[in-house]
Amino acid sequence: MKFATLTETETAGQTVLLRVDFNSPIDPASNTILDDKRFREHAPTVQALGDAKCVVITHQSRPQKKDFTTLEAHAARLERLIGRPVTYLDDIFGRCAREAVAEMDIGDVLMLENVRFNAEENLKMSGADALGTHLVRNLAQMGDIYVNDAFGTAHRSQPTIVGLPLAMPAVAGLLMEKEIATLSRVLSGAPGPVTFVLGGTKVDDSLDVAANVLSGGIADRVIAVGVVANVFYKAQGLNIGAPSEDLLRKLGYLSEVEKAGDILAKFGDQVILPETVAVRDGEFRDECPVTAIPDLPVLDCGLDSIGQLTDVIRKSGTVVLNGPAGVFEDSLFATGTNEILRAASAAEFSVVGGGHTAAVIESMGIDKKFSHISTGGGACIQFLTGRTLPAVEALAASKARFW
Ligand SMILES: Nc1ncnc2c1ncn2[C@@H]1O[C@H](COP(=O)(O)OP(=O)(O)O)[C@@H](O)[C@H]1O
Ligand SMILES: O=C(OP(=O)(O)O)[C@H](O)COP(=O)(O)O
Repeated sequence: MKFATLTETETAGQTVLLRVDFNSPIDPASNTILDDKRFREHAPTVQALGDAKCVVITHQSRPQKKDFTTLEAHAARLERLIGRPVTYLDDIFGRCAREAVAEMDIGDVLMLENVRFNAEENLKMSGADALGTHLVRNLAQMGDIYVNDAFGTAHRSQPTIVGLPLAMPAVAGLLMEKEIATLSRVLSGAPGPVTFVLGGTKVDDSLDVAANVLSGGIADRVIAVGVVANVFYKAQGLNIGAPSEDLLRKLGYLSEVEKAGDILAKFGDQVILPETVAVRDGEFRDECPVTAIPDLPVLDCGLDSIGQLTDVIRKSGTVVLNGPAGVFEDSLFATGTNEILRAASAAEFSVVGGGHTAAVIESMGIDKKFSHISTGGGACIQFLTGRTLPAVEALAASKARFW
């Protein structure tokens, strides 16, 4: 590996800044964490720092989203999982945070406030620019060594990911190291045909990945479902109905329609879209062809299409899947997500990413059937396009600079 790892690094007695990705599905009404997979996956890294002072940095969601919230519940969940006290602090690098870190003892675990409460963390920038941010300059003063374990955020060029490793000696945590080692094996010999299934709501990431894996010959075909499919329908000139159109506008994805059109123009016969969808009509699920979507929200693939898509998936040697096929939280619209996941789990090689997706798999009890369930969604699929992730690049630069 081109970067240094925690496994080979002595941290005893040091103050360690540990960046994790505890971004998890949350019930915004009660602030309850609905799935703690990422906590369970990061716990060994926190435990490995038992002889250090461990300052945990994480984000939860993004500004404007309903689940963009404070981290009290996250600290409590980590405390329960590791069986050691975890102190939550409603500050990131202000005086309160700096004093609390200065007073830590060996073995203490302190969780700082949601790092995306600081506006700088929400900006995309190079490592060099990130070095100059208040966030990086102040955080770097608070620790001796930086451990990046946040594989789920490894595809973001944001200050704590790309700037901190240039400001202080940085190593990859145990989860980061495991994810990269496992996913590297996928790239070096996946059985064909290779099908990517892209769903959920992160349309921009998914279109990038679709364009990349098709142009690079990594995927033989891409199935688009969820909100991603709606953008392709619009690119085909179809009417997706006012509610789904409004959702695209609200998420800022209307501008992605042109990109979807380009993908269809170049790789149209390799992009597979559901031909029917399910919409909500009051309390009911209605089915309709994509050529006649009424002004009702599109919330799942249609039942006929689910059969067609799962046939394609069953004939694939490798399935890489990210994002649910519909609003699975409502059982009326969970069929597409559940059936597609069931079909994917039967593939010879199956890799899945995405917090929501992983949570559905666990709730279905089919997690053991997948070859690998990554803690990253966008990070996992971007890694599988063969591009170097910004976090990995920054860790490599840190090794060259400090070790
Ligand atoms: N057609 C749709 N309309 C609205 N929301 C959808 C649709 N399909 C899927 N979703 C929503 O996508 C969300 C998950 O998306 P995302 O965060 O991208 O997935 P992951 O965490 O697995 O990467 C779920 O909350 C689900 O309700
Ligand atoms: O959950 C995450 O991404 P994912 O849903 O693609 O796995 C990461 O925490 C990154 O979050 P972001 O997509 O808001 O930058």
